[in-house]
Amino acid sequence: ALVTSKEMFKKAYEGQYAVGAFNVNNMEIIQGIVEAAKEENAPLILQVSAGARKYAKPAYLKKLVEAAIEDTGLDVVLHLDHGENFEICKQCIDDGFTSVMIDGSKYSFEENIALTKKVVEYAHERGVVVEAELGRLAGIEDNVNVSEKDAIYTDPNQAVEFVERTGVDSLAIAIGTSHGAYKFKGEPKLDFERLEKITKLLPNFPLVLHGASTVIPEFVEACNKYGGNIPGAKGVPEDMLRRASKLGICKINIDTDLRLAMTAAIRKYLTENPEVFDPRKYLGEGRKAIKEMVRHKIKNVLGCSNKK
Ligand SMILES: O=C(COP(=O)(O)O)N(O)CCCOP(=O)(O)O
Ligand SMILES: [Zn+2]
Repeated sequence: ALVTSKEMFKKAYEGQYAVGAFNVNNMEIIQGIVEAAKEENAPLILQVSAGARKYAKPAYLKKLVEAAIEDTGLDVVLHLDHGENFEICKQCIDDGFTSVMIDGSKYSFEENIALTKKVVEYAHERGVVVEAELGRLAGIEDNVNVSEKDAIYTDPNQAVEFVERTGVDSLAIAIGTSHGAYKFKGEPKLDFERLEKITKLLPNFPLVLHGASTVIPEFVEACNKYGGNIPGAKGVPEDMLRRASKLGICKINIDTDLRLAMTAAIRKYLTENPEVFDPRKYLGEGRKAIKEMVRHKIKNVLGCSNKK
């Protein structure tokens, strides 16, 4: 069934594991993800960005997710990722999403609170949960001075005030991650001290990590081996993610690792089978790669196998 993340996060917090939030853009990606979650008996968040809604059209994604639930019997959260404004959050809530993110992180603290509050009111009236974001996603180089880091990363005291004044259900924080395949120039580093401070000030409150793909080297190499050009890609080491899930992070966003796995599989297949032009062949390979990647994440990073 379609469920909210309320129960999932409560159990994840107590069990010190995280729930995977995987971005979906087409049928094969959805199928690969839900097959893996089914086999691992894992809780699952499928998230749809504005880009995904443009690419696939909202109605297709909604019906594909409904089909996946019917086919697998899984409990799934259908979540809007990075909702830009009240309008798109309202649309998704009216369309049956069980969770929405309102990303006001680019506005001032007060504007972010006002916007988030407005979405929370509309969502809570309809039994939908809300994720907000405080702080700016960015990998900060070591030599950056502390004050600059404080200007970008989530301020623990502001986080408390933000949660109290908005009533939001979970909070995406900035502790050094960033979206995409090029997260760090130097050594990968997360501000665990800051995370611990936030958790201490907000006990039992679900925190969310965006930009949490590992950018697994063998998939980058495979992409590059078969015609890709993704130099110097670097992500969050998996042990850091495991550590974060024990420090209050209940939701870990993964998109780039899915893209790399799918792209590597399709590039390899097309290179090795030049005579093939049946999309079911190479899209099928991509689907298999997605499934394997999600199983790996559930078992070895998120720790949410058999936690359904
Ligand atoms: O946090 C993440 C993914 O992080 P990752 O890049 O480390 O996987 N996300 O919210 C995914 C953002 C995807 O947006 P779009 O569909 O516009 O490209
Ligand atoms: Zn994100």
